[in-house]
Amino acid sequence: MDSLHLPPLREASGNVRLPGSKSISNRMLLLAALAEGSTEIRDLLDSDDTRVMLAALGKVGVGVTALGCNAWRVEGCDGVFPVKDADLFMGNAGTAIRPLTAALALSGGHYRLSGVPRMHERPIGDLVDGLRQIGADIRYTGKPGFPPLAIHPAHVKLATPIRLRGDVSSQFLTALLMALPLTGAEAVIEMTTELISKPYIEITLNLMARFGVKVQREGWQRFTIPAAQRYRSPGVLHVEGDASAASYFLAAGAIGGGPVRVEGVGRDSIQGDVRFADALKAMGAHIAWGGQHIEARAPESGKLKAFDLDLNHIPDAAMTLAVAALFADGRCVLRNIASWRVKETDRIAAMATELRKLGASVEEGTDYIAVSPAPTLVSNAAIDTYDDHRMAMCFALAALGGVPVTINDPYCVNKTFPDYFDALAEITAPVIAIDGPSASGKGTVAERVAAALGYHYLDSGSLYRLTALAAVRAGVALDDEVGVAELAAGLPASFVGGRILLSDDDVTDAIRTEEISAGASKVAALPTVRAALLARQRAYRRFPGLVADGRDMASVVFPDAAAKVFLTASAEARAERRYKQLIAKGMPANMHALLQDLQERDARDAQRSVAPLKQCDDAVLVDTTPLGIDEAVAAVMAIVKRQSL
Ligand SMILES: O=C(O)C1=C[C@@H](OP(=O)(O)O)[C@@H](O)[C@H](O)C1
Ligand SMILES: C=C(OP(=O)(O)O)C(=O)O
Repeated sequence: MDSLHLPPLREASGNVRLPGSKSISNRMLLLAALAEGSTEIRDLLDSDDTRVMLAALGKVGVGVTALGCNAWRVEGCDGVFPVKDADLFMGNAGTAIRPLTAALALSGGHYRLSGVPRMHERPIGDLVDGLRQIGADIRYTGKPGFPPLAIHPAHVKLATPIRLRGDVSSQFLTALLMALPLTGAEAVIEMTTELISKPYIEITLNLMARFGVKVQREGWQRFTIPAAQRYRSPGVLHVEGDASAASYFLAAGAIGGGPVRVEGVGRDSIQGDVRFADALKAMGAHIAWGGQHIEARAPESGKLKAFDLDLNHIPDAAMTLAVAALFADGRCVLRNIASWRVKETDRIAAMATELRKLGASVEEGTDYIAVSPAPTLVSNAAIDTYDDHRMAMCFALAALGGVPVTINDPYCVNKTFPDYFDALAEITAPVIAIDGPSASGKGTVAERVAAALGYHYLDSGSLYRLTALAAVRAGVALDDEVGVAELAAGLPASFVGGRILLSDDDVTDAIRTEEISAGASKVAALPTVRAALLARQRAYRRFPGLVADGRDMASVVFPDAAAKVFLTASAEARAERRYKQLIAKGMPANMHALLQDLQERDARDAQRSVAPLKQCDDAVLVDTTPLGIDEAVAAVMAIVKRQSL
């Protein structure tokens, strides 16, 4: 079994760009497939749940083309799927199997739908009952009430309202609403029970309207789709960031200090899960809203407040609150969440079992869970994830309690967020920033400290060297700021087993020549080049931690680094080290010229307008003039230990 060992995390801050919303992505794909005309969908979620939808649409004859950067073109089939016989695998995607079942049942073909074993335990009976009322021919090929299903051509009639239960999943109503316009007749749906997860119906109605189909509704009781409406492509659409995924990062900000900003959803979102931010606010967190972003910070006291909330409107994000409850000042109650029992796993049972491993007392009911946190979290808990992406994602937050946590089977996050742990690391993984002038020995020290801690290592200077080399090779002048920045933004660089590659070319030695060293110092003075390399440097922040060396690691790139070191030595000592290195390599060297060159470079680095080399107030000075390399490493390790890393 794969496991991810998370280190104790001390704080969370930074920005996260969210992947596209799962609920919006799969709805847009189906609506675009059923529409007349071609639709370009931008920022589609790339994950297991959308891949099964894309594959299924392809199999029933819909043209789907990847345009790159998560943009897709869907050639609408104007309500008639071209392929009339297909086997479709739906994984564990509720947003794929339920709406497709309804659309295929009205499509006059032979289709067989199946999924992973858990999908065959997730109910679909209420939807099948609703579709059978209008004559659809759907048969259970496994257990009655559950997938797998076989669909056959049928004569569909809409004489009377469809009576539908809404208390198990709102996806059944979503499925009927999206499919019924295919009949061309007026269709009425009457709910026979309370409807759960209502905001997901708002998403459905909103997106149907964008494709030109209006639904009239009387409260949450009765929905009427007027006759003769057809889906028409709106042209280009954009998927907003996933609000359920936002919950993990917002909670991280509320627990781990913050501020953490999620980009891609905000005040203007059509997803109900943005209301998770209100629940965090009720816990005392500071929340700031923008049109396209939300930001969360911990309360001044550092302690979150206990809550007792009905969370029926945000069933997915509510799981994050159950883990946030570990950090509250008392017993927290999550109510009206019975649907948790029929999702990727029995989430009430799974949540109770795993929260107890962290020391919480948990009371579990048919439709609620109450969490009483322990004063301190249990260290080294091994969390089982039950093939449920949200179990893996929300339990990773427990490490913010300053304890190591193991997440078993972490790749279940692929269902909706394949890069989740990288995104979380970018705002939480510990960073040791080592800055200093040229030839201070910071590279060697940083590499050895990284090896001793088992951390990743970023030699940020090499990115500037690579940029200079790429510019020289491409014939771009080193003072052509825009040209060099463009190269920096798309640098085809990779670091493989101690070697540095530019495309497929090993340039480990080529970037160390005096010409490229001087060139690197020149391009590093260009603000646009520095900006172009910023995100790339931050992406090196990974679990279990990062040692980064350079000139502005502590001041600009990782201002929230857990430990900051300014490593220096006198210019004479550094010139002498460089001299010995060159001689040892059998290269010509002149002590006087080397000293002069270093002094010039120091002056350029210290005087440049952007990110000049300077010791930050919160950095510890290590002067290596009298030290050998082992002593310098020991000095830095002592600083790191003081931060309990
Ligand atoms: O329609 C949707 O996009 C969804 C509806 C919700 O399910 P239920 O209606 O079953 O609660 C939610 O849990 C699911 O992740 C996505
Ligand atoms: C319940 C979920 O998924 P599905 O769309 O498969 O229902 C979920 O993502 O939490």
